[in-house]
Amino acid sequence: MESPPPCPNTVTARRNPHRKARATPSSTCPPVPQNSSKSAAVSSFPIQEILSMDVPLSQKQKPNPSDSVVPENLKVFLRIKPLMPSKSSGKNERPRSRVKNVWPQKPAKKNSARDMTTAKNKKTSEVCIAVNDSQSVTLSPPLLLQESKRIKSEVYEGFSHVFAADSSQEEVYEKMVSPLVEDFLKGKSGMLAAMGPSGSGKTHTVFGSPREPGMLTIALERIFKSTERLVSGSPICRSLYLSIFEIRTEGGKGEKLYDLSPEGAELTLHQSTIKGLQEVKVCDIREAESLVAKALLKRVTATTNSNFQSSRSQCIINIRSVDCKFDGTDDVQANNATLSIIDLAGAEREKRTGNQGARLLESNFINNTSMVFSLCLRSLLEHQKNPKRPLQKHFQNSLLTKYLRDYLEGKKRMALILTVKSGVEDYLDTAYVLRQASPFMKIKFDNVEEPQNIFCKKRQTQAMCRNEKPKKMKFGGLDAFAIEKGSFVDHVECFPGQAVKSNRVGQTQEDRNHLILQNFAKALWNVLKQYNEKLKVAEDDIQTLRENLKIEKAKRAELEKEIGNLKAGYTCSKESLVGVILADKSHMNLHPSNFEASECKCNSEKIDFTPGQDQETNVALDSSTVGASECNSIPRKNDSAPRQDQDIISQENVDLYSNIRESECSSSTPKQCEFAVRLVKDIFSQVQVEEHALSMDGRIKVKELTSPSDSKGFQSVDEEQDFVANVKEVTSPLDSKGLQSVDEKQDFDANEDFAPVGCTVVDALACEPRVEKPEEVKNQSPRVDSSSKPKLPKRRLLPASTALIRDFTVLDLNDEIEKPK
Ligand SMILES: Nc1ncnc2c1ncn2[C@@H]1O[C@H](COP(=O)(O)OP(=O)(O)OP(=O)(O)O)[C@@H](O)[C@H]1O
Repeated sequence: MESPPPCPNTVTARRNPHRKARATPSSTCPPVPQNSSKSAAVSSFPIQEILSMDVPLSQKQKPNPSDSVVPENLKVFLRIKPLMPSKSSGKNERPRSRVKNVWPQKPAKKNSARDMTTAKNKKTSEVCIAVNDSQSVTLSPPLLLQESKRIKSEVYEGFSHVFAADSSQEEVYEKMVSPLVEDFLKGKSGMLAAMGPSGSGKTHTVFGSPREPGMLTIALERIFKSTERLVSGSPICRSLYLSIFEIRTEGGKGEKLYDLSPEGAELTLHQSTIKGLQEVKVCDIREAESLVAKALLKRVTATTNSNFQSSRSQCIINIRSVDCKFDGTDDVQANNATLSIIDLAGAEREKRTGNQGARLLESNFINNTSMVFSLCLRSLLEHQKNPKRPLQKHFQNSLLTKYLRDYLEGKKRMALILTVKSGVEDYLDTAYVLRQASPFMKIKFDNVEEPQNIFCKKRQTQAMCRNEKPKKMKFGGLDAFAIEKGSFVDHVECFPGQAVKSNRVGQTQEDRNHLILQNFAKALWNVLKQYNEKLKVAEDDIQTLRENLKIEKAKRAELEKEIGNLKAGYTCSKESLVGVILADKSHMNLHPSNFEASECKCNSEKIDFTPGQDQETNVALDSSTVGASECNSIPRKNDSAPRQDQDIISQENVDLYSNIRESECSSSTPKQCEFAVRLVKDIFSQVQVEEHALSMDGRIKVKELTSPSDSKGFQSVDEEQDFVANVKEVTSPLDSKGLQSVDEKQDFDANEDFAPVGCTVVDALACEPRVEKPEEVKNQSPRVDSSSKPKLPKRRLLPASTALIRDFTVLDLNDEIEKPK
């Protein structure tokens, strides 16, 4: 046989089990996110393989299909106590007439009290609760409350079963306790608690009477019957142990635990462990009944207004079974289960009971315990609804809840039976219980710890793994008691001649190995889950970054496209510019230096190339560009010599204009002349536009612009007028702007006066001859002749309005004429 692998020191197990059940890894394996095409290239972590790894289970822990963990709700039963006429219940209940009111009453009040008593007697037949079906009831308030406080009827549903007033003890047992007993016999622990107002029938339900045995008595009968059958036909030996104790208060000075067994004494509670509790081994039903009867005699009861024999303590009865199975070898397997039945003291309303003194203190204690019990269950319910909410430690506030901690935290299975009274006068008590306890039916027990084998507990396993020797263990409740009292040892001694090895009482080495692996797998599972979550977050980030990258790429492509378009436009305009110049150069016979200079100064930003334009437009564009580029230097000139007259036309353009006039207009055909004039018009109009844009007061001195035309050397005034007429006919700005009507032209003229931008060369050409006298033209002719010289004197325009310029033109010209002299 192979020696077991050394136990890893790093493996740890929770001392307390998780509150929520964790399904097996294979069943709860979260879907691994689908990797993208890129991430698929990366070798993925074999998470699926690890998670689907089958964790070996020990022989005893192999899941049985019938025992599969199914979330189970807390079973809440409702039992309605039958109506009992107050006077006829003389045996058990004190007559109502005996109720004493300690305070003196006014005569008027006495009368009203008498009336009330009469009314109450009438109401005895009225009920406040009606059974709808086996799972729901309707609670109806008395008419008085309905009218005064507008309280309406309420329906409470979802009970595991509602026992009507006429239901028998047997019926209650079959539906409520029998499943618990069956589970108990299979080795599952369980608890049944009866809660309700005082006098509602809790004690009657749990203990019953000689005529009507209660749940405890019937359960013991069934358990013993089952045990007898087992012993006769199978190698399983079952031993039953009974323990009864109560939690009470003495004069309201705190809670105390008392053992109700014949030799019982006061007990102490350490955490959830009761020390000193005697567990009596019972072999038959008689023995058990006798023990219970003796215990009930010891239980504290008192007479109150609500109940003739009211229980003043919380009574807990534990039945523990220990099953031992001899499997033919020397191996003995033990099975341990406990069935607890609790009869809580009934909550009391002070007004109703009229308790005083010690009774009142008892009432406070009873009500407090009842409230803490409910708070624990409510906290468990809220925690289960929202796991972020911590499970409140209300159990610390009473001994009963301390002892029942495992049940109240959902670690062990339990059931509740609510007992209520059906009379109209009990409406408030009944309503309080139903409102308080009916939500508890939503509590789930999905991680119930089954103490099938107390020696298979994790704590012990861990200790043995580390030290390889059994350690003294802490057991809660009856387990501890059993160990302390050595009852299990007694039980083992029931098999004389069987060599029971000490190490076999626990678990085998194989079991431990399996558990170690199981813990390791759990730890690994947790780590993998964390990594899986991180991976998801990282993948989301990557996806976001990818989308951002796509957007940036698209933006970049757009920008590149724009740059390409700009480059293409620039190149195209440049080529067309050169092409046009080359094409027209010979035709127009322009001076090449003009275009070279302007071409060199061409600024791509100022070129607005339109592919559909004809050559003529291109020429105009080119010329305008030339003009624009030339005009860029004007502001600087203004800065340097503000008083100096500024000429918006550079020397080159003047030359160009002169050349045109000389080479084309003077000797060519009228058509060529027109074209040249239009070209010049376009050039100068653009110059004006640019000048306006660059200078705040950049108004063109039209007179100056027209001067070259004046100096072109017309032979006569008639010739000049003809030329002007032709020019106007061909290049009239009104025509070029497409103005159709005379009104439009007038409007345009008016605008032209206020907008120097619109003032064109053609206006000047058209207007000036009307202003100038023939003598002045003659005087200017010598200057025009000088255009043939390499350099012409610069003429500059003052940055004044066109009207002013026009007025001053004559003077300027005279000055200019005088200057050479
Ligand atoms: N279903 C029932 N059928 C017949 N009698 C009942 C029923 N329930 C209760 N009784 C009777 O009502 C009386 C009060 O019942 P019981 O003592 O069980 O109330 P309780 O809830 O235990 O009160 P407390 O909390 O004060 O102990 C008893 O005499 C009991 O016999």
